[in-house]
Amino acid sequence: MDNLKEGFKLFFDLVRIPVIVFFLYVVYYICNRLFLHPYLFRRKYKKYPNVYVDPEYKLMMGEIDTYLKNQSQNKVFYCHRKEVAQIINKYDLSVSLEGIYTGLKVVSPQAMKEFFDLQPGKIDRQPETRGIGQVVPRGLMNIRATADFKEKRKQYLSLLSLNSSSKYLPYMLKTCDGMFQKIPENKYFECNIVLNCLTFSIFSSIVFGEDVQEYLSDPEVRYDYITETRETVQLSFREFFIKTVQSYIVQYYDIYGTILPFLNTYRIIEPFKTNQKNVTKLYQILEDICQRSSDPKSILKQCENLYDDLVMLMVAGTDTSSHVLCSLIYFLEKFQIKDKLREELKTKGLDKGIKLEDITSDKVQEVDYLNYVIKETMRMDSPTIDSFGYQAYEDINICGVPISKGTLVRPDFTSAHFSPDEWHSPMDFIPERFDPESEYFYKPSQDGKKEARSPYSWLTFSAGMRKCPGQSLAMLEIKILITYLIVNFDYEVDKDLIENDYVGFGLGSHFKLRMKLMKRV
Ligand code: HEM
Repeated sequence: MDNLKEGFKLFFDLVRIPVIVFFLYVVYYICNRLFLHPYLFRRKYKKYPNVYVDPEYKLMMGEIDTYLKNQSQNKVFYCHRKEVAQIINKYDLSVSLEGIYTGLKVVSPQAMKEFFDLQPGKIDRQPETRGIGQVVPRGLMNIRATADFKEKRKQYLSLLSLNSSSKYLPYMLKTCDGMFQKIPENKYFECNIVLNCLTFSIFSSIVFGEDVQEYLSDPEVRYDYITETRETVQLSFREFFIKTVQSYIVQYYDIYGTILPFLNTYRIIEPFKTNQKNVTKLYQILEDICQRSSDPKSILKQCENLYDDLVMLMVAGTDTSSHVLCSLIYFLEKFQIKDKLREELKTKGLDKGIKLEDITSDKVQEVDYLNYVIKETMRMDSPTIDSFGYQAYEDINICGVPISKGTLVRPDFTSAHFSPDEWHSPMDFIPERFDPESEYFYKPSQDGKKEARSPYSWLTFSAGMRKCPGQSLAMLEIKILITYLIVNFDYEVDKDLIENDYVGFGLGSHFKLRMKLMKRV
C-alpha cells in the first residue's frame, strides 16, 4: 500500500510542473487571442487616418455583436453589411474583428486595385482551416496559386466557359419546366426551396452527369445523416449535402472552435466529431455516385478530379445562383419592371407560348435589359458579400498602410457596391446604370464630366486571378431560368415581403420567398 502511495506521489511530482506549464500556456493563449491580440491590432491601425477602426471595442465579439443586434431587428446579414458599408465607405481600409479573428477589409477602389495587383506573389488565398475549408481542404478555392492550381483553373475556365456552358441548356430548361409545371396555380408556396432544388439538380447533373441525376431523384435513394442531437435520419442526397455543408459554415460562429481551434481541427468534442462523420459519409456517397456516372458531358468525365473539387463546384454553383434568382423574382415585382422586361424579351422572340428549345443562349444574350436587371440585382443583393480569405505572404503596403506578413485581408464587396463616389443614388434600384447610353452609367459628378466607374465597383464575382471561374455559366443559367419563368408565368409575391425594405436573399438570409404562380395564356 505504502509503495502504491509512494508511486502516486512520485507520479504527481513528475507531472506537476508540465501540467502547470500547460495550464499557464492555455490561459496565456486564450488571453492573447481574446484580448491582447485584438487590442494591439486595433491600436496599430488607429493611427492611420485612412483606416476605419470601430470606436467601440466589443470584447470578443467584434462585428458579430452588431450583426446579432441587427439580426434581432430582422436585418439579415446583407442589410447589416450595407449599414456598415455606409460608415466605412470613406476610408481605404477597415479593421475587422470577428470573434478572435483580426483582419483588414479592403474598401476603396484604389485599395482594391493595389490589393489585386499584389496577387499572387504577395497576397494569395489563405487556406481556410475552419468551416468549408474542412469539407474541401484540397479544393481549388482553398489552395495557393501554384503551377498546379493554374493548370487546374485553366481547365475549369474552359469547362465553364460560355461555349461549353451552352451544352447544359436543354437539361436546365427541361428540369425547370418539370418543376414549375407541377406547382399548383394561385396557391402560395416557398419559391426558395423550389429554386434551390432546381439549381442543385442542374449542378449535380453538370458535375456528375444526367444519368446520375435520374438515380438521385429516385425517392428510394436515401442516406443516413447524423443530426446535432446524434440521431440518425434518412435524407435525400440534396438534403444530406446541404446539411453537411451548412453544419460546417455554422462553425464560423462556434465559440469553442473559435477560441480553441484545435478542438475543431482534431474533432475532439461535439459537434465537430459528428460533423466529421457526416463529411466522411459524404465522400463515400460521392465515390458511389461517381461510379454510376457515364455521361460524357459531365465535368467528372472531362477532367481528373479530386472529390474536393466536385463538392466545391456544387457548393459554389447551387446556393449562389438560387439566391440571385430569388432576389430577381422579388425585385422584378417590388419595382414593377416585369412588364418592361417582358417587352424587351418579346423583341427577341422570347414570348409566351415559346417552345423550350427556342429559348437559346444567343437570344437571351442579346437582351441587354435582362443583363442590366441581373447585374443591378447582384449589386443590391449580392449572394456573396466578400471573397474567400486572403492573406499577406510578405510585409506589404496598401494605400500607404503597412500590413504585416500573415495578416488576413479581404475585399469588401458591399462597400464597393454602395459607394456614393461610384454610383448615383446607390441605395436605389436602377438597372439603367449598366446601360452605356444612360446618364447613370458614369460616376456621379458635379461638373457633368463623364468618368467611367472603377472596374472594382461591381464585384459580385470578385476580380483578379482568383475571380469566380463560374461567372459565364452562372450568368447564362440565371438568364435562361428567369426568361423561362417570366415568359411562361405571372406571379405575385407575398405583400408583407414587398413592403419590407430589409428583404434580401444573400448569405445568411432567413427570408422565404412566398409567392403564387399563374400560367400566362
Ligand atoms: C451567381 C453565382 C455565383 C457567384 C455570385 C459567385 C461568386 C464567387 C466569388 C465572389 C468567389 C470568390 C473569389 C475570390 O475569392 O476573390 C468565387 C469563387 C469561385 N467560384 Fe463562384 N460564384 C457563382 C457561381 C459559380 C459557379 C456556377 C461555379 C462553378 C460551377 C463557381 C465556381 C467557383 C470556384 C471554383 C471558385 C474558386 C476560384 C478560385 O479560388 O480560384 N461559382 N465565386
